Amino acid sequence: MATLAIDSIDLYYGAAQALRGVSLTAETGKVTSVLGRNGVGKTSLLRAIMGVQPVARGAISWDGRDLGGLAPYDRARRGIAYVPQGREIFPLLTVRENLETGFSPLPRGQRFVPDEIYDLFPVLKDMLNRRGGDLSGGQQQQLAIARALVTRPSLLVLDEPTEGIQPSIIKEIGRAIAYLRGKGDMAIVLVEQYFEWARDLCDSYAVMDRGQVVLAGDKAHMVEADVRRHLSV
Ligand SMILES: Nc1ncnc2c1ncn2[C@@H]1O[C@H](COP(=O)(O)OP(=O)(O)OP(=O)(O)O)[C@@H](O)[C@H]1O
Repeated sequence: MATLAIDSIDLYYGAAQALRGVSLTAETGKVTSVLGRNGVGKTSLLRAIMGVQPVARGAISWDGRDLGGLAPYDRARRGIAYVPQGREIFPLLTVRENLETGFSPLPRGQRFVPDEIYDLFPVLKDMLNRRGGDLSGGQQQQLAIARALVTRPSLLVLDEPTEGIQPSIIKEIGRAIAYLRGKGDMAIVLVEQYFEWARDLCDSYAVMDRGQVVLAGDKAHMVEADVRRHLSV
């Protein structure tokens, strides 16, 4: 079992501090939900995990190895995959080509799309030759998750996968996350604003407010009113 250990990180954009002493852990076989309003630093936390934004202080390790100084590409090779906010599908590439962009961190023998991915998101199999830009928002979200899964991650981080998605597809995505959790070989960090959905899927949670983690713990000890206080505007 591997652990993502984030220890007291600070992150700045120029002079503006977006993260203040943020600590978080996530473990294999578990979903860790990170909740919070717009602009409290959730995406910045994920950028720090992926190495797309440097941290000024603190440390991040995955599976006992410090990620400090590693480029995003090297983190992907260590099994960390990212489903960005807004999905970032390549609109002019086909669904198949979008999936194949996930091959780059893989050794040659693993450069194929596992059937399991089409079992999770059958719509993608029917649309392999369609352009990414022609898919609905929900289909693009499924494609973004599938593309991340193509890299065979051991740590999957998702940034607001329900944002702007219709309820039936939110359910499908929830089922996929629950399935991946149940397989027991992946740690999942789920950034969300949709409280009930993130609560139902998670084992542990953290709530962020103004760049800090203000509440965290196991789901069993989650007090809804306390969490909601930090989610309402
Ligand atoms: N590239 C950037 N340059 C300057 N400031 C930024 C940049 N990206 C984010 N910020 C600021 O950092 C703070 C945290 O933003 P962040 O995107 O991490 O929050 P968030 O909780 O993910 O919000 P959202 O749900 O809207 O994505 C905000 O005040 C935001 O304005």
